[in-house]
Amino acid sequence: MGQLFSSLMQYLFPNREYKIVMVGLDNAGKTTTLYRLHLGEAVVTQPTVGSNVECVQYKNLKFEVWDLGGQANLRPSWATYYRATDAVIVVIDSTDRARASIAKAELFTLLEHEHLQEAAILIMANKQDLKDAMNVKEMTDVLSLHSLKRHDWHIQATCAKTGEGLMDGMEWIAQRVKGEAAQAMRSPQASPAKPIAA
Ligand SMILES: Nc1nc2c(ncn2[C@@H]2O[C@H](COP(=O)(O)OP(=O)(O)OP(=O)(O)O)[C@@H](O)[C@H]2O)c(=O)[nH]1
Ligand SMILES: [Mg+2]
Repeated sequence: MGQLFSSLMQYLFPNREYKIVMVGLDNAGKTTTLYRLHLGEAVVTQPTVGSNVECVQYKNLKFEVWDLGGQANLRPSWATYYRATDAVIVVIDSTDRARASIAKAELFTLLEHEHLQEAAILIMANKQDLKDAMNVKEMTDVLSLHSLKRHDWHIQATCAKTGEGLMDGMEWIAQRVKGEAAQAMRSPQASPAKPIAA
């Protein structure tokens, strides 16, 4: 049934590209995640100044993925990328206990943004390969994720270096955007009643 539906969506909207914006503090692993998704391999990264954007194909869905620089002076510019965003990926270094409260504050700030009210929020608890990494339960508590009521959110353990967990994260986003498209098809605005002929 899922496959049938996604084939139908692909038939009806063959060129629909979904927009993902990836944010998080500097050194969290966003660029590593982007190129692991785009190229399927780990790349050597430099701190991002500005942004990177790449196309990512997941199953039969196309995503335009924006990776935004996470240094403190760049964070105020994240909001300029938010318009028409279908999903946000918040990448967090799970070993960075010292800055968990800053990561949380940035997350709660973006959740308030008017252009992200319908966006699905995927939190990537990255660097799970490191032995002092907080697990998903600890990260959920530290970030107070259970207090998020207005957004559809999910937390995924990942290791961008090896790619572990990334496909599970993309699967969650794919399910969300497909659900949104189905909703749009059912809503009256998506299929206005035909005017009655005079
Ligand atoms: N051990 C480990 N290291 C990782 C992982 N993901 C990224 N890194 C490393 O973390 C460092 C920062 O990664 P980037 O992808 O450049 O981080 P970023 O979030 O893009 O940082 P900014 O561009 O400054 O915002 C690099 O040395 C990566 O190799 C991971 O899952 N495990
Ligand atoms: Mg980067």
